[in-house]
Amino acid sequence: MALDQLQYEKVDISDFDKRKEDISRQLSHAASTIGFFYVTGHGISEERLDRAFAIGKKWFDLALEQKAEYKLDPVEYIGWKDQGVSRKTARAPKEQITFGHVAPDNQYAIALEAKAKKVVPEIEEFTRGFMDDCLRISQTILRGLAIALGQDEDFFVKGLDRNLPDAGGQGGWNNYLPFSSSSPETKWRSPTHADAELFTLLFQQQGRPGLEVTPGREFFNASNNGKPFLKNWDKFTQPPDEVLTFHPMPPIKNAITVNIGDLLMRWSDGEYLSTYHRVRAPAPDNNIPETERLSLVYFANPARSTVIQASACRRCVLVPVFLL
Ligand SMILES: O=C(O)CCC(=O)C(=O)O
Ligand SMILES: [Fe+2]
Repeated sequence: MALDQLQYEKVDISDFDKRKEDISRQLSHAASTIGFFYVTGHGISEERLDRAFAIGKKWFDLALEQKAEYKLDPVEYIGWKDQGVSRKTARAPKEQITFGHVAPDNQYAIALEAKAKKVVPEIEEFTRGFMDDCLRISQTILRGLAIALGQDEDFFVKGLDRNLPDAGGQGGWNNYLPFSSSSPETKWRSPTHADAELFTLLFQQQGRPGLEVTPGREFFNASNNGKPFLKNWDKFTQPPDEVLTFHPMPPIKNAITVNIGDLLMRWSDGEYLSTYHRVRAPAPDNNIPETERLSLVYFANPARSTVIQASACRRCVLVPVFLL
C-alpha cells in the first residue's frame, strides 16, 4: 500500500494582526484546495498539550459503568459516545467524550462539567483553559478565512463567543482502543466521513499515525441532494472509497491539523472544502502501532442562534450550471 503524502500547507498564524494579509492568503489557499492543513504558531505549549492528553487518558481509564453515566446528548453533541462500532461495519472500537464551553448560561455544558469533575477534577482545566485556547485559535483562523473572501474580518467570528447562552464549540478526545494488526476484516478505526461543523482542530499524538485524507470535494456533493443540510449529515451522497484517492496525514510536532467542515463549506458558498477523511486501523501491511490511539479534537461551532448566510464568492457562478 503505497500512499503518497500530499504537500499539506503549514500556516504559521502567529502575530496575526501584523501579518494578516499573508496568513489569510495561505489559509484560504489551503482551505480551498485540499481542505486539510497544519497550523503552527498557535501559542499552545507542548506541556499544555501533554497535560490535555493526560486528562483525556484519565477519563477513558474510568470504568465503563462510570462513563455510561455521561451518555452523549446528540443535540448538544457533548457527553460520551460508547465503545461501539455503530456507524459503519468494519470499524475497530472507538469511544469519544466531548464537553461544551462552560459559559454563564450554557446549562448543558455546566451540568456535564459539574458531574465529570467529581471523578476527574482536571476536566475543569480542559474546559476552561484548553478549550478557550482552541476558541482563540479558531477565531484567528476564521478572521483569515473571512478576509480572503473579501468580507469583514468578523464575518464568520460573530457567533463564536463562549459567553452566549447558546454557545457552540465542543472539545474532547477520541480513544481508538488497542487493536491487533492480525484482524484482517477490520480496516478502519474511523470510516470515511466529513465533519459537520465549521472546522475541526485536531491534535494528533506523535507516533500514532492512521489519518488519511482525500483532497478537495466538489461543490455539488455538499448539497445533500437538496435535502436539509444538517440533518442526516452522514448520509450525503458519498463516493465509494474505491474511487477516492487517500493520502496519509501524519502527526507533526507542535502543529495542529485543521480540517474544514460542512458548515463552513456551506457558509462560504463552497469555497472552503469539507474533505472526506478516515482513520486506518493497524494491519500487517502498515506501520500503525497496535497500541491505543488518542486524538484530541475541538469542533469550532457558532452559537445556535447565529444566522448562516452565505455571500457571493468565486465558486457561486458554478451553481446554476448544476441546477440546469
Ligand atoms: O482521530 C483522528 O485522527 C480523526 C478524528 C476525526 O476525524 C473526527 O473526530 O472527526
Ligand atoms: Fe472527522
